[in-house]
Amino acid sequence: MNNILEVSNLSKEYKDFKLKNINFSLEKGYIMGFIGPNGAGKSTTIKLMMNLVNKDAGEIKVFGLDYLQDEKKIKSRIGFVYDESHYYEELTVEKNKKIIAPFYRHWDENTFQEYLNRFDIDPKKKVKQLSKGTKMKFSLAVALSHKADLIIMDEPTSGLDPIFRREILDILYSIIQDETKSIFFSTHITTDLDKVADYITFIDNGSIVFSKSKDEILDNYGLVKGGLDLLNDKTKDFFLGLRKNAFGFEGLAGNIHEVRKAFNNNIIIEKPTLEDIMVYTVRGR
Ligand SMILES: Nc1ncnc2c1ncn2[C@@H]1O[C@H](COP(=O)(O)OP(=O)(O)OP(=O)(O)O)[C@@H](O)[C@H]1O
Repeated sequence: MNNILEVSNLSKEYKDFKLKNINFSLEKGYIMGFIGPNGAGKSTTIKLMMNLVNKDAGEIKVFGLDYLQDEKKIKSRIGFVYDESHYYEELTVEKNKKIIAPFYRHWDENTFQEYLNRFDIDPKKKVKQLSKGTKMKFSLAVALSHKADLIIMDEPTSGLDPIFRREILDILYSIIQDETKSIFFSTHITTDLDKVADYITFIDNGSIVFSKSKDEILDNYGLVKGGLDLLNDKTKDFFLGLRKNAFGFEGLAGNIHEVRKAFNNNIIIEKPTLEDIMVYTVRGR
């Protein structure tokens, strides 16, 4: 078994929100993107995965270990990067590092210095002087310098300009090339995932819509266009979301092979983007 992360039947209830029966797993050497609209439950799931909040039910296994017995072991092998800077803003990068490094048993100073160089981070600058993108790179440099096998990130690209975003995505892609590390990250920017993700987990309203390989999703989902006369109670069931106008309909289908058979050649099927899939599914609900 090569699963680095296994989440099974995970549930958590807040006063006005319920995370319901979450299931997904991630293999070693891959990138999983975690998408969903605002308030879908992404950060809550990530906090549960980091054992920062208590679950109500279910199981989370990281590296095959359970937080109950092995919290320290697990956390020493995770590089956690989240949106807000959690460093001492008034101190330099170097001073921050001196404070942080002793917390990690496997801190590798050479690797850290290499990443500072590679990411073009000046160790003498105060954290507050770094741009948002450079702060993100500093977080990544820290995460990558204690031999973490799993990098978990909550919206690492939010608020970054396209150049920085692309740079961060290129870095993520290069990290998994030796097939020993895995990356799990949440994002609103679905085009980020078109570029780097191997697997996509889509959460909506506290439930998983799907957790699949990107190729499988793009092979099975389709944006279907056709005339209104083709729509009836039976054919409507093919669609997860449907939009009609004066000329016809456009709908998202999760099994285009069946749709193709049912409509013969009277429709046009286009490849949807992940954004299409997310928008149609959420609106369909
Ligand atoms: N500590 C808490 N107490 C009560 N409700 C909470 C708590 N934390 C989160 N919630 C609620 O849980 C829901 C899911 O929030 P969460 O932050 O997980 O969503 P998200 O998918 O990360 O959203 P976004 O994309 O906007 O960051 C929200 O309705 C939020 O108000």
